[in-house]
Amino acid sequence: MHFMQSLQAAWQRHHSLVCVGLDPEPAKFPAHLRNDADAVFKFCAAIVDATADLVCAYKPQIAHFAALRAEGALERLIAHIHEHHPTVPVILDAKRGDIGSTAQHYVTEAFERYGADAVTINPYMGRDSAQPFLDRADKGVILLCHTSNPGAADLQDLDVGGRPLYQRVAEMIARDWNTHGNCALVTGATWPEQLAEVRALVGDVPLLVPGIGAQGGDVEAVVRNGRTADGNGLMISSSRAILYAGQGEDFAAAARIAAQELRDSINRYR
Ligand SMILES: O=C(O)c1cc(=O)[nH]c(=O)n1[C@@H]1O[C@H](COP(=O)(O)O)[C@@H](O)[C@H]1O
Repeated sequence: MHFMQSLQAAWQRHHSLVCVGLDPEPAKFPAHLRNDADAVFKFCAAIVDATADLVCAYKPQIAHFAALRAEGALERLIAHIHEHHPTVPVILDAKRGDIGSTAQHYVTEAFERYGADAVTINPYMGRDSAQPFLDRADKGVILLCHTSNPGAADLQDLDVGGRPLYQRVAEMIARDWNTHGNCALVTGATWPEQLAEVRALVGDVPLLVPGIGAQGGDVEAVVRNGRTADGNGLMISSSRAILYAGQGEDFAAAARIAAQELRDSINRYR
């Protein structure tokens, strides 16, 4: 199934706009996993198995695996999600972007090697750098627009011809790059006004919204400013606040409670 269809089906089936970010940090794992050679896979798979009916997507962050030489665990984790929870799409958070010939290798990495359904990319090198991803009509291409970090304003808010750059980016992607209907945009939860501006510019294009939980974004503001007319349109992503909600052997059950609380609080404002 194409990413956009699979995302829409997961929104409906699970009545959820929650995306769980899979960002393994072994120092935060429960004690019983710390000396386990396969801890990264076991930790993430347990979180997935405990939350799969509560989410619209999973988003493993590639650097968290690569830094640990755990790319193999990432491959197995994505295969595990596809096999056991086939209704939940997987977004590989890689924030790729390079000249077209190199970008083609990043496409192969994300979709062939890892089997992801969607990938995050950085559009600020321009259209040719995004084109190999855009050409994959079956896959989601999730482009940075207004990121969640404090420094987002340094460049993304710069005035370009009377409007901030991120608005031009949003408009250009929604109007010109999204010919296959496979684009989504990243807009951080920590910038709710900018989120509203982006929503006003892009129609029903889905928005990936990180910055809830550990980064302090406000759920109500995100939902009110970012939802589409049908109450969907958002992948509201949280990693640390869900993954590390518990420190004991029951960490997966604690993650489930945190994911359920986030889903319910989002649904109050839809
Ligand atoms: O593309 C992303 O996922 C992303 C974009 C952005 O603007 N801000 C942002 O925090 N992220 C990612 O989202 C996750 C946020 O993690 P938590 O703050 O623990 O929920 C990290 O993996 C970040 O790399």
